[in-house]
Amino acid sequence: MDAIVKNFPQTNRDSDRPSQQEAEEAVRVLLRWAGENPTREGLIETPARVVKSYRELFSGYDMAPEDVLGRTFEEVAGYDDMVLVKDIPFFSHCEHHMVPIIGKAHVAYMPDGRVLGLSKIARVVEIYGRRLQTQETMTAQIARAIDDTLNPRGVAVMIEAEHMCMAMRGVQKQGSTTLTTTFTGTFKTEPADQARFMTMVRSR
Ligand SMILES: Nc1nc2c(ncn2[C@@H]2O[C@H](COP(=O)(O)OP(=O)(O)OP(=O)(O)O)[C@@H](O)[C@H]2O)c(=O)[nH]1
Ligand SMILES: [Zn+2]
Repeated sequence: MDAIVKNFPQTNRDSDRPSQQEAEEAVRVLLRWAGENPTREGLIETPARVVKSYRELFSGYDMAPEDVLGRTFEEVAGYDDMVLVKDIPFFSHCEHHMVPIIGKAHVAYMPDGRVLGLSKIARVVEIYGRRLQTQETMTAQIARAIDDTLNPRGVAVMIEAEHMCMAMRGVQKQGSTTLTTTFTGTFKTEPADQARFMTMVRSR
């Protein structure tokens, strides 16, 4: 339970959730506010579609990392070197403007007797990506979730992403990339491990 609370600092899982109807009404208000007529034919079903779409885009609030990271496997042959899953694509939304963040995550860990199903690493990226985020928070949350559940010798997470709030609006700088990293354990204390992670992420 503690781990769940720690990993859900910004969520409001079940309490005070507005109904589907209330959410659809909010979309109608925004449509009217933007200058549209929500009763015209093309827009009649739009509020329901938007809410359905948001349900999917923000489905990360309904998932806990423990649900996917709970199952680990004993590494019987003694493999204890880096496991890196790189170029995991994700879409998130920034918490300031609610517009997309489009990027890739690179996630590595040093096993300490147990390994994770590889897909579970990508699922953790999904869980945190499908929420309102800052890139820094998302990077740290992925690292912490793996650290807390697997107890490996170290975790390294790098995210590279483009923020649509910087491209489509505001400062309007298309194509700039933001890089964030979180290192724990051996990736933090051993410069050689950190350097190897960087080299492996960069190698094509
Ligand atoms: N640190 C961080 N900042 C982000 C992230 N996503 C968006 N931002 C920034 O959040 C900031 C919000 O700044 P504000 O001045 O409050 O909002 P704003 O007037 O819309 O700012 P502009 O985008 O500069 O027009 C902007 O500088 C965004 O670029 C993120 O993941 N991490
Ligand atoms: Zn933003």
